Amino acid sequence: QGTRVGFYSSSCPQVESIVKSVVQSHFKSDPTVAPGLLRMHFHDCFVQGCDGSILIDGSNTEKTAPPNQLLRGYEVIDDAKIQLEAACPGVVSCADILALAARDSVVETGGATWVVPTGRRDGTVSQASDAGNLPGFRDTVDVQKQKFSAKGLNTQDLVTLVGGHTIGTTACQFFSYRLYNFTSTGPDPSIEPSFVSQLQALCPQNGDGSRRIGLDTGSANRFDNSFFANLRDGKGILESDQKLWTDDSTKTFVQRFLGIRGLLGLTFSVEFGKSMVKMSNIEVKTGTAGEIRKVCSKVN
Ligand code: HEM
Ligand SMILES: [Ca+2]
Ligand SMILES: [Ca+2]
Repeated sequence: QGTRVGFYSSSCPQVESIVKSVVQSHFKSDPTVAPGLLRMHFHDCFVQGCDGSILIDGSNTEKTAPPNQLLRGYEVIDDAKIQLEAACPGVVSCADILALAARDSVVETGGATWVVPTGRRDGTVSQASDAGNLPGFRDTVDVQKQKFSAKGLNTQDLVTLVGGHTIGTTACQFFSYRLYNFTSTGPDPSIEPSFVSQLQALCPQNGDGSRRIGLDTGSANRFDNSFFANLRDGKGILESDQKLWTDDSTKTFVQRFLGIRGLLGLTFSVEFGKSMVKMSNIEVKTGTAGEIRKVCSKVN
């Protein structure tokens, strides 16, 4: 794979503490950076591998593509990079900063920690047209599985990583179609009926599509198991999330996270770290490939 734990132990021993303190200070003034950074790392890894390609500014770069337009937390990465350039100039890649910041964001919101192997190098290519292989919120489970397996991630990784939706929010525009005229007789039948009216109040028909609501109702700020209980209860917000409960191949993992009797239990917080390490190693550039950017928003 090429990355390893402790890659910077002699070249920049302070790297982890610097990234952590930068994430913490931004999180204090703006807690939305935590889900923002977790999602950003996912969107980085799925396009050109975990190489910081998502961070590049410019017309027609990845960040301009529709699935990436609402990403947030870029300022945290820039800030960490400035501090790291002062401490260990030219050493730490932006791709590694993002991988570490994603882990630190989970910890800030109450998740369990994991060890992040480092040594990623930064890519030099960032094109909006490459963002097409990111999963979409209307994707079937089969398509979700295909997109993950194309990146070496299995069905358990899919369910586990989508569990990242235990924190953060979504704009009404990505799910309000489920609440009105989804079928000829009304809302998406997979939504718990009493929950439909709650959601309709939050996202009125023809209302402001940019309004945001939690992806994990009742627990959008906590990295916990609640997201899976919401799927069981017909309270998934995104169509793609709720489908994980409709399809047998993914439902069994949701049930295992919930500790359903008769099934071998899985601990979400532990599995999340394991699947993140796999995701964080997608198509990494190491050794002499790519570069170490001086500024994360542009190639050298
Ligand atoms: C089938 C796969 C997935 C789909 C279709 C999907 C789709 C979405 C959508 C539509 C949003 C709302 C964006 C917005 O309104 O700003 C969102 C948010 C989010 N996603 Fe995913 N996602 C998927 C997988 C993942 C994975 C694997 C992770 C991380 C490991 C993740 C982490 C997040 C987070 C943390 C947010 C909240 C962002 C914020 O509050 O700014 N998602 N996702
Ligand atoms: Ca990338
Ligand atoms: Ca939660």
